[in-house]
Amino acid sequence: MQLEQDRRPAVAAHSVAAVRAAEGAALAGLPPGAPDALMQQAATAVAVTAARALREATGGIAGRAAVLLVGSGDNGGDALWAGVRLRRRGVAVTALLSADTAHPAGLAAVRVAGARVLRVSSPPSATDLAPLAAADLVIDGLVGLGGRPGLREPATSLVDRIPASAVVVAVDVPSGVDVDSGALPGPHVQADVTVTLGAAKRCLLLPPASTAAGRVEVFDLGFDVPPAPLRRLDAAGVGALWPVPAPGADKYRRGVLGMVAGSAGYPGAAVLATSGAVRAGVGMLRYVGPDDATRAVRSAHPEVVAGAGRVQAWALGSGVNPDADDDQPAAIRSALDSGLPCLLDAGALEVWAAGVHRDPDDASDRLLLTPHAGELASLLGTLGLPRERADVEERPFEHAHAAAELTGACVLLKGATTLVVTPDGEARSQAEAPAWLATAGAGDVLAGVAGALLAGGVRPLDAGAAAAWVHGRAATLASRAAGGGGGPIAASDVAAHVPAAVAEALAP
Ligand SMILES: NC(=O)C1=CN([C@@H]2O[C@H](COP(=O)(O)OP(=O)(O)OC[C@H]3O[C@@H](n4cnc5c(N)ncnc54)[C@H](OP(=O)(O)O)[C@@H]3O)[C@@H](O)[C@H]2O)[C@@H](O)CC1
Ligand SMILES: [K+]
Repeated sequence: MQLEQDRRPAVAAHSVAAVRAAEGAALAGLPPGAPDALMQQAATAVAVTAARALREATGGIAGRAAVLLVGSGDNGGDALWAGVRLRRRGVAVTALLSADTAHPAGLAAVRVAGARVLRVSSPPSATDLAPLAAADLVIDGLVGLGGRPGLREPATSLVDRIPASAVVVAVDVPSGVDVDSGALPGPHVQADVTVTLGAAKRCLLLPPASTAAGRVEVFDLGFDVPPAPLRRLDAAGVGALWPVPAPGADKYRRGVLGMVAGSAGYPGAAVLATSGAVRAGVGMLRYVGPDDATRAVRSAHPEVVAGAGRVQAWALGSGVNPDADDDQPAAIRSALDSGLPCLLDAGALEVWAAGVHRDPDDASDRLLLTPHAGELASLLGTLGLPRERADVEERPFEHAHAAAELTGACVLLKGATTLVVTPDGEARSQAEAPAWLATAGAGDVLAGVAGALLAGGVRPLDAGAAAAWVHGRAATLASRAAGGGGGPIAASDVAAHVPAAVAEALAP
């Protein structure tokens, strides 16, 4: 069951070790009994969210059937105490215990509250599984911070039998995910909502595990976690980064972008990439490409100046074929030699990786690479780390980070969730885009938007993340403009909605 996805909150995502340390420090300063108070707060948050989700999905709360999936640790304790609160609201609660032990106080309380409790055998019997078939709501308290990736029996069978019609609320994280890496090594819960406690965990921002979390609600437990290197920008965060022209600014001071894009085979990529840059508000755009592509660009955007000249940054490679008999690879090499900030997309990644132009010390703070998963796999192969596209898709953060470390550059890995990663592990995860954005030419528009930001003096990490946000938001606006709940979009529609997305980010 899918709940309506609204715009997710801005979050920083933390490692298990960081959350445990912060929790330990907070507990050390509290009087005896306070740990239980934290669990009570956590359970209240889970129960409130679950009741809301239940009402949204079924139109009511009392009389509905909830199943608690309960593991042996405190994650199961949270679920049991949430069950106590749901009983008070008239929900029929069944607790399925997946281990020999369960949080003792929570178990006693849920029994007193009138819940049915079943200890599930391994593998589960038909009787053990029967309550799941009738569940309107499932609360996943199998494992949280203490979970090893993947699940074992009987948890695996329980998760397998969650009905598609039930609304699923995960406590802290969807059970089965690798909490720190964001990998999905085996069976796992697919949640509609995840109520994460104290602070968000890395798996909630890192794909593919983030796709198992559904909507993420961060519940503050009042302890301080140090700033995390992994974050998701929201509208206000993008607005704070976006270069806004000062009164009296001229086009040169706002930033001139040079672009080497397109080829005889792909003139459209040049049009789309220039559209992205122009719509993102670049001061001026100089375009370098073959005659046909230049004509197409100038007819679409008369404001674009043809030919190289003085610029503040370069966007290179969209629609460039390194094997074509044209001057584009030479133009890319010359731009790289300038020492200016450069975005490297598509064909430019190949030109750069194959060339003598790679110097990790020179790359940091200057280069933004924008591969998709297949291109990242090829790039890693060129760098001596042979990988398949599927490897990158299984562990995208790890591979983007490996490429950043090997090259010294900032790597933006395009996907349904776009990751932007620096060599030192600072990272942004942006997931604003509707699935309709998976369309030809969308990456060219993104390159133009990010290039415009580099020309405006924004550092590669921020430029990549802000561009991904604006690109995803523009796609949403374009899709909504199609009518109803959102319709198909073309890449040119996305470019057309970039100014509205930027305006949203800049709105006070
Ligand atoms: N942070 C905070 O301030 C607060 C945290 N709170 C809550 O506490 C949670 C952490 O609780 P926790 O430390 O007890 O660990 P938890 O996640 O329940 O799992 C441990 C148990 O799972 C088992 N197990 C492990 N892997 C498994 C697998 N693959 N498949 C199957 N079983 C597996 C393992 O058993 P074992 O394998 O050792 O026999 C072990 O007994 C946290 O996520 C949050 O919900 C809140 O109450 C509020 C305050
Ligand atoms: K869980």
